[in-house]
Amino acid sequence: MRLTAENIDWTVQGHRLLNDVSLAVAPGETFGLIGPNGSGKSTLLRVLAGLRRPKRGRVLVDDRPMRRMRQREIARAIAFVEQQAETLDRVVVRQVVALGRTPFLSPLRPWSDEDDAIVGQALDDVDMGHLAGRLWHTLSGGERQRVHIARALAQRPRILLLDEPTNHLDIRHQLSILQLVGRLPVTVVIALHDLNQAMSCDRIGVMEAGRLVDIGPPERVLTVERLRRTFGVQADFLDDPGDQGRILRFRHAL
Ligand SMILES: Nc1ncnc2c1ncn2[C@@H]1O[C@H](COP(=O)(O)OP(=O)(O)OP(=O)(O)O)[C@@H](O)[C@H]1O
Repeated sequence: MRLTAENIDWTVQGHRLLNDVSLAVAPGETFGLIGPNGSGKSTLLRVLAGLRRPKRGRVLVDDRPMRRMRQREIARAIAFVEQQAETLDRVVVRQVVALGRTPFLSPLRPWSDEDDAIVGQALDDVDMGHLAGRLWHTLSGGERQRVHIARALAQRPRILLLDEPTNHLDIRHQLSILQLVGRLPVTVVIALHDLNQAMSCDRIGVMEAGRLVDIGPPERVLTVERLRRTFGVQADFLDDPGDQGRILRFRHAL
């Protein structure tokens, strides 16, 4: 599915958090959102997820304006993993992941073996199958994050929105989640602070004070000058002799 934002403005208490933001993410594309703290990445993701209605501008899912879609319809198409997602205390992991199936259930379409299989697969995808029976509140931060990702995967979305999905994860789970997301045949918008990880996105967008100031392939957008100007750091690119890839080496804050 294509996800399009057209001239989005979002203002709260006189602060303009999003300022004329436009982007179009192609079906199957992995689009990285980068930018310093407070630049508007989470706010934009919330608008794209349909949780915030923009004051000006519109979001389109394929060619349909989101404001004409019902919540359930949006939830069948789009899954969102928020940064500080909370959930009820007295539930076990499997129940949290099963919530991902809610948009597909109805009196005419009750819970089925297929839902069980989808939930089991989502748990395995994030390496949480062995903790399926554990109470939510006993989990570590990284385990909770993996459960939220599993809940989103169980939704079998066509569009997946991820707000810093790897920030609590150990390095093995960071890499496996990013590889998994990269392999999924869905449209992905992912906010990332790790700029080396952002380099493996198809395209990236740079947020700065509520504006999307550049969009393009990582190798064109992520320049030494951009890192100075937007992130306030001095950095260099090194060449990896193993695969000719480029690695960012951060020297110091400016
Ligand atoms: N309800 C609100 N009222 C006032 N300001 C807000 C509100 N919500 C967010 N902000 C401000 O909007 C700005 C953008 O926040 P947002 O969470 O979108 O940034 P971000 O790029 O995701 O940041 P981070 O990298 O720290 O997660 C921040 O300066 C934040 O303090």
